[in-house]
Amino acid sequence: MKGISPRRLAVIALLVALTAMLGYLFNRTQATDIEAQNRVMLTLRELEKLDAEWTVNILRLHVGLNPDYASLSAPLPRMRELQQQLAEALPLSPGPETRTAYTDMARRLRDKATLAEEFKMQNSRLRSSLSYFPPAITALKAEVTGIGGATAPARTVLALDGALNALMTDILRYNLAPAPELARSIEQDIALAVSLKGPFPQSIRDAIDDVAVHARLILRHRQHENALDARIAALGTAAAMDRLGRLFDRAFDQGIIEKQRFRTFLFIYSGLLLLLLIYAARRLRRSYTIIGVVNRSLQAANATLEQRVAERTAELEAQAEQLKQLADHDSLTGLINYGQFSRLLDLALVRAARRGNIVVVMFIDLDGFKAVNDTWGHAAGDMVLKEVASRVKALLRKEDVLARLGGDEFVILLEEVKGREGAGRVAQLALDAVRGITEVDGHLVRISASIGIGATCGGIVTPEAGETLLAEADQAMYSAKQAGKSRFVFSPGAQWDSCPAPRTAARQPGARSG
Ligand SMILES: Nc1nc2c(ncn2[C@@H]2O[C@H](COP(=O)(O)OP(=O)(O)OP(=O)(O)O)[C@@H](O)[C@H]2O)c(=O)[nH]1
Repeated sequence: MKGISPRRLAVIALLVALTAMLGYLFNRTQATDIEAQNRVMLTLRELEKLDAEWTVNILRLHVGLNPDYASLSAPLPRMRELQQQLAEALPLSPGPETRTAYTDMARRLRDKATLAEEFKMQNSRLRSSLSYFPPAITALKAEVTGIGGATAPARTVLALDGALNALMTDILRYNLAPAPELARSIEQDIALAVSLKGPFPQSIRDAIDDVAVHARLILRHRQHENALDARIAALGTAAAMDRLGRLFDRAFDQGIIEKQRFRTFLFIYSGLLLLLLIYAARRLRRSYTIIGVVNRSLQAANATLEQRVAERTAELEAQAEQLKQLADHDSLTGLINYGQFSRLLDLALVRAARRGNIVVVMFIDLDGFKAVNDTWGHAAGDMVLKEVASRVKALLRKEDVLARLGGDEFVILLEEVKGREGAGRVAQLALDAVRGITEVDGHLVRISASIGIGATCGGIVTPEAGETLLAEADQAMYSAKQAGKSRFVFSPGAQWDSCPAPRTAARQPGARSG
């Protein structure tokens, strides 16, 4: 089957097999139909009873009682009906034995019916002769000893009378208990009677012949009937029924024993299934536990990962900030560097162009700094640079910008300064701050600064406007140097009033002091 793994297929097959097994065992333990079994036994009992009555009727006829031949075949329809019911119940007893016993019983009953018919014919002939015989002998005797015997010698009359008496006695005895010696005696009695009939009239002679015929019929029919009776008895129908009953009984008992056995199997199998279920449940529970542990580990790992990502992100952000700091700032003084200053200057110029305010740039170059380096070493020079940065920064407003361009060069950016005087005041304060540095690291130093001041009021901003303004301030600083240092000089191109016409091009630096 496509899409189903072999493992799942095996599990499905196992479940089907287990269910089928359960169904099979359950089916084998289903309760026996006790009523059906009882019906079989009752049918058999009734059949046995009818058979016994049948036999009794035959025996009654045999001993000369109740010459009712109809009663002989009366139970046969019911017996056939009962046999049919037994045949239908045969599946209740599995195996061939019961069926064979049933067939044997049915055959014996059929044979018995045939023999019973023969018996009936035989018995009716015998009865006819037996009912004829006693009155015929009595009548013959009366005739012989009466008028009929008047012409015969008295000795012959007496002999014939005795022979007839003997014949009568022997016949009756033979009828009760046929024996070969009695048969011989009867033949002798007949022969004697026939031999003595000569002197008697024809009627007596005929009567003697009739009596002889009937005596012989009784002899033959009694013998025949007894043989039939013996054959009927030898059929043993009752024993056959009894055997069939025992086989049914045994089959029913075996069925109960088998069901008990399968109940035990079912019990054991249910126990095994329960164990299997417990095993599966434990495995499921273990799987859930493992899944829970893995889940928790994953959550922990995830949390750790998230924490590490957050830490790493923070590190990267710090590094980026550091890089930005390094890129934008001077590592010695912490002031912004030239690049960042240029960007801020450009922005300030854009703002100034829009608002019409003044942007001032003061280029600061220290005086006598080389001497500090040369006298007290580079470290002392560094300390001076840091001190300058710190002191100048301290005197500026928060929105003012101080940058270190490199070496001993600094630059101040001011926006919205109150004219030339305002710018001059700031420059003077810066000069004083630098001059105020007289000692670093225990060494006496003497430094000052030269400041060049450029200013513009915005207008049209060109890409070079910032550089131009810085160059003007630089040029002014140069002028301050030339003028004797430790002072500030205004750039000649500095604009202090409200903006005139927009500036369209950078001016060449001039060398005028202000
Ligand atoms: N300690 C230190 N010295 C520096 C640094 N950068 C540049 N310098 C030195 O600063 C000095 C600057 O030279 P100058 O400007 O000619 O020195 P000065 O004595 O101020 O001369 P004037 O400007 O003419 O007054 C040089 O000797 C450089 O080697 C720095 O970061 N630290």
